[in-house]
Order: sequence, then structure tokens, then C-alpha cells
Amino acid sequence: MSALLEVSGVSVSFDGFRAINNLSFSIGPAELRAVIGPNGAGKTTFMDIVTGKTRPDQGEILWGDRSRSLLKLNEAQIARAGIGRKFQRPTVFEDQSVADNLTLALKANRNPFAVLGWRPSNASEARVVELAAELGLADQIDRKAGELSHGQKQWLEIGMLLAQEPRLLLVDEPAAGMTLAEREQTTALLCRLAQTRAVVVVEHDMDFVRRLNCKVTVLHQGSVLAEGSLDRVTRNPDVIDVYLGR
Ligand SMILES: Nc1ncnc2c1ncn2[C@@H]1O[C@H](COP(=O)(O)OP(=O)(O)OP(=O)(O)O)[C@@H](O)[C@H]1O
Repeated sequence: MSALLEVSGVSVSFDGFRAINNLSFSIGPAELRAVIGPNGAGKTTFMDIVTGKTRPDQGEILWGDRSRSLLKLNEAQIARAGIGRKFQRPTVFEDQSVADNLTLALKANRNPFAVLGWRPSNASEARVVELAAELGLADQIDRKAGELSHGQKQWLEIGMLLAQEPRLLLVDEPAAGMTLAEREQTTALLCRLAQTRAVVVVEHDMDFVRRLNCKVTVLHQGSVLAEGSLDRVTRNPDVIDVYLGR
């Protein structure tokens, strides 16, 4: 299986401090991956680099079937190329309904000229219903987003990203602040999504990572320290040292 995203030998420094140090990472087109690591390991910077927010000082990032260099693209072009990012705090339009939020996201998926004069069509309404069902929000579709629980807002925002049909979804700490039932639903959602696209989940909560039941990449000091199943990486003495701070 060839990679969808291939990060090779990437480094970035801030005022002489190497936040990302010769990092290599790759993910396939339909794969779920958890990225873990202690505070300051470089997880956020890694996502910033992949989404074009931060430019690396060296290295290469190749994307898609034609191995296009992401380093030549700006943030908006990278998003349009199919990389979606979910930040930790949900940012939905609280005064709009679930359906309206999803409709707006579908609209945002059109090119700037197509958006002029865009009206919801039967096809887009059907897609909104389909997305709501996929998110487990079918019975909430007419509710204002502001009335949803924290977990439901997170799913709605994931749905708004799905409206853009990303091939890679980067998700930052999805389980934070969720109830146990919401976490279980989130696990199921992420696993389902990863059947047809790449999903990278950055997470501190090891119980949640265990439930994802996927390959884990451990970052430390801006590099990959270990990779494999959660059981395997948590038995790795280097990983134990880093987490226990020895
Ligand atoms: N813009 C910046 N300027 C200076 N230093 C930065 C900047 N961004 C990140 N860093 C430093 O780079 C290192 C990696 O930070 P990063 O936020 O990527 O880690 P992280 O793994 O996401 O941490 P956490 O789990 O605490 O969110 C840290 O030491 C951080 O202080």
C-alpha cells in the first residue's frame, strides 16, 4: 500500500530550538493512527507543518497519488487538496441548527465562483441528512448547535470537515471533556471514518487510545521514538523512560 502522506526528514526550529527534529512519518489512504507523546513532544507543531501553518526548515512532505509536494502549497491549498484539521475546541455556529451548520460547510466546499448564487439543492439536503446520520445526530438535525452537548458539538464539527470530503483528517484530543458514552461513540465514529480515509488522532488519554485499537506513533523531542501497537510501544523501555521522566 503506498502512502497517502509521506513526511521525510522534516525539521523546524523556533529561535534556535528544534521543535521538530528529522521527523519521518507516513500514513496510508485508509488508516487510523494515534499520535501520542509527552507535553512539548512536537505533536501540535507536526500538525501545523502538515496543514501548512508552519514551514519546515528542511525535509519533504509528499501527498496523494501523484506524490505532490505539500511544501509548495499554502494553508488554503492544502485544505482544498484534502487535509482537514479538527482543533480541540469545537467551533460551530451556535445559533444555527445542526442542518444549517452542515449546509454551510457543504457550501464552503464549492469554489469561490460556484458559491455565488449557490442554493441548497435536493442533493445537498440529502447529503446533510446522510452526514447527520453518520455522526449520530439524525435526531438532533433541527436543534440549534448551541443546545448540543460538548460531545455532540465535536461530532458536528467533524461532520463539517467531512462535508469538505478530506482524504486525511487530523483530530486534536477529541476525547477531552467527553462523557464515557460520548467517548465510546467517538471511538466508533473515528474507526468508521478511517475505513475510507486516513485519520490521525493526537491524544493524551491512553484509555481512549487503547479503544482506538490502531497503530500508535510516539513522538519525543520532535522525532518518532517508537511506533506499533499501544501494547508494544508502552513496553518499549525508551517510551517508559520518557513518560516516567527518568
Ligand atoms: N511558535 C513557537 N515558538 C517557540 N517555541 C515553540 C513554538 N511552537 C512550539 N514551540 C515549542 O516547540 C516544542 C513542541 O511544541 P508542541 O506544541 O508542538 O508540543 P506538543 O507535543 O503539542 O505539546 P502538548 O502536548 O503540551 O500540546 C515545545 O517545546 C514548544 O514550547
